[in-house]
Amino acid sequence: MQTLAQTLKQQATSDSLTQLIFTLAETSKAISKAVRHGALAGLLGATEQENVQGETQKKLDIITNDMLKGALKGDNSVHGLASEEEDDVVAVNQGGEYLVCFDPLDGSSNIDINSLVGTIFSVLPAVEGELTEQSFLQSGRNQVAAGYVLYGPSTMLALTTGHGVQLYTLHPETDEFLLTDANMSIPKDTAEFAINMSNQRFWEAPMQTYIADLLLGKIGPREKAFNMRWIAAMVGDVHRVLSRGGIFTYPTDNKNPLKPYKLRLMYEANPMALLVEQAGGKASTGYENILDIDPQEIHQRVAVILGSANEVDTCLSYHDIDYSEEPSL
Ligand SMILES: O=P(O)(O)OC[C@H]1O[C@](O)(COP(=O)(O)O)[C@@H](O)[C@@H]1O
Ligand SMILES: [Mg+2]
Ligand SMILES: [Mg+2]
Repeated sequence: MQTLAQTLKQQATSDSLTQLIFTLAETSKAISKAVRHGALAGLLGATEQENVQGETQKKLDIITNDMLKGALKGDNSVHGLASEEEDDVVAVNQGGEYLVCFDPLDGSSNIDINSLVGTIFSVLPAVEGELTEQSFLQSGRNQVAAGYVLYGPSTMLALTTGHGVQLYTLHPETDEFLLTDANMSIPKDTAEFAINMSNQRFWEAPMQTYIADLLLGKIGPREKAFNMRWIAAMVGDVHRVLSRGGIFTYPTDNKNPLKPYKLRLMYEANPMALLVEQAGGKASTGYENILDIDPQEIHQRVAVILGSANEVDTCLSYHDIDYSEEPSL
């Protein structure tokens, strides 16, 4: 089986990007070990701290953030970094070619129940001049690499550098990432959806109607039975979509009018959107392709609908309908 180094070489990845990917991959091995120690190392549970987004930080959120920040600071290919767990962007090396945005631990609420968590990352080109938040505010189309590491029954790295999506599995004995899927491909059609149904009453009309039609199964307008899955870690839900298809959405809701979206653009939606597009799927907010969004701030949140191309198109068609008039039954 091919190693990560062999695959990157075959794709003619530049030395500096290869170095950065190795920094991320090596750190994820250390995170994988830390996560596995769990309660044995007293790593579970919450801290007294909140991040800039008002979320209580878990101990592992902070530990994994510090691990990635420390490793990236030691990599001279990195110009700056931005993280879910950092209030502001962090300057790294003056001459670095890349900016890295990351969610050090996605699915934090799963930590204490020993369920799926992961790390998500996005790599952008550095821009001239002093590093500011503005340097990072580039559309997702600019990403030169994106990926995630899933800390599940096995540790897996899904990566794109613009040559499709490659999936690597960490060998537990040799501690090496080996290529186990050279070209992940999302089937165009699906009968599986992922959404947090408990928010149903807070969704907008297009999502209400779309999901209601899925739930009607064979007797509804879709004339097809759909199954539902929700891992509560985007990294796990997107991995399932990349592995066997499906549609995943965290749509707009009015539960808290000040926070209509949940997922973060720069280190959740954008990297996952690039992976999904590279695997033949689609990613949208309902009204705009995620990769075309012009970011306004580093911790910006967006609505996300992604997965099997035909199913995403069907979902988007519900967003073209005018719901202001009562539907005729
Ligand atoms: O708690 P909910 O509504 O099920 O939300 C789950 C979503 O929140 C997230 O856990 C947010 O990520 P973090 O754990 O990094 O804050 C997503 O991974 C996941 O899709
Ligand atoms: Mg997350
Ligand atoms: Mg997180």
